[in-house]
Amino acid sequence: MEYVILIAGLAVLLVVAGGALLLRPGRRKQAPPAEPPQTPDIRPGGTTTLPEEDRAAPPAERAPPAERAPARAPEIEKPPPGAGRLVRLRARLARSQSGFGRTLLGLLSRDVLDDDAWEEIEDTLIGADIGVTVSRQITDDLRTRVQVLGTRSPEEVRALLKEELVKQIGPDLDRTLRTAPHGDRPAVVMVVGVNGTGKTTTCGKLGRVLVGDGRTVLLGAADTFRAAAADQLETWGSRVGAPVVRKDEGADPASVAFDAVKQGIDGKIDTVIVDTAGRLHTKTGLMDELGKVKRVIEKQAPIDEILLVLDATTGQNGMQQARVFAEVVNVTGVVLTKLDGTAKGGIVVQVQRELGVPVKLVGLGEGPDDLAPFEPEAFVDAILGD
Ligand SMILES: Nc1nc2c(ncn2[C@@H]2O[C@H](COP(=O)(O)OP(=O)(O)OP(=O)(O)O)[C@@H](O)[C@H]2O)c(=O)[nH]1
Repeated sequence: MEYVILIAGLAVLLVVAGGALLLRPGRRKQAPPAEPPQTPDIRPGGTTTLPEEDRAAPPAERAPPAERAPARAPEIEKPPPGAGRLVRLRARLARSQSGFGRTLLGLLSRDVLDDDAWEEIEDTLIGADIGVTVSRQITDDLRTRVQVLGTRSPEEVRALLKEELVKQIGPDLDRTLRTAPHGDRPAVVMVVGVNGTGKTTTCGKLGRVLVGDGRTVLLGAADTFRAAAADQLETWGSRVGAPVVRKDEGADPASVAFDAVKQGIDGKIDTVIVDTAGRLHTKTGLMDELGKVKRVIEKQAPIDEILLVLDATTGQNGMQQARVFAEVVNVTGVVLTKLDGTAKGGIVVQVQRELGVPVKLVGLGEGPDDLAPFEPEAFVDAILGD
């Protein structure tokens, strides 16, 4: 009997153990780490690159296409308006020009202003490219006024110097940029100057100034010597939604100018800006080409502005080139570029005197909005510091 009970007990134990083994949950297969979602690599410029495996797999096995990102329309920028730009860019000017301003203020504040001091003042003005005659005139004027004044406080010295410099720059010169349309007809601005002075850049930046002021603009790439100049203009234009008229490299610049103005008229554009080539070795060649461009434009519309672009860093060399351009076309305004890269801001005075044309715009850097309408007071304030 005891055997029977023992065997029965063992049997029960085996059944329980076997059941437990059978009922034990199996080890779950570990799930693979979730694959990062594969989205198409959308490159700037709109081309879409599929992930490697999608490209290798036959079409039937491909994953259903992920929802395509909508093609990105080029973003049209809204540049700041022209007014007040020089004040905003004052730090740029102060950085490049304040050395000359500080030196003058320091010299004028000396307790004793002897002949040597006055000579130093004159030399500092000449060193800033103001020109010898004007530098002498400023020095003489200052000398007389300081004598009349007797003692001088720093404020008085600053006010005297500011007055003299502003007077020489010509606060009353008409610096208005004639870019407003005439009824249905656009204003036409022709931009001339030696290559490398910043001519194409100026066309692009000026387009931005005008768009910032609420105008519609069309750019004409009549510098057909260099295809890159037209590409450059296209880039500028596309950023602000301004159309560009261009032709193949080597095409007749006059025909580009003609088409640009025609499209400007047909499209009721406010301002057409025509870039021209400056890489001409002889005065006759320059005269022939610019003369032709001018004539074909004027068959359709009068030219409102002929802007001469000058690089402020080139000093006397630049002045010589400027004279040639001024003889060839009737320049109505000067754009002085790269003033951020020279301490010789006095060139403003010299250019105006020599050419008899006001500086209307100044370039103060390579940034898209670093072109500003020129304002004598703001300019002198930047030179003299606060
Ligand atoms: N620092 C500085 N650089 C400027 C300024 N204006 C233009 N530049 C630079 O000057 C260089 C020449 O400018 P471009 O506009 O190509 O000169 P360009 O006279 O049109 O020459 P082409 O296109 O060959 O006719 C570029 O690198 C510009 O960024 C400025 O005000 N300050």
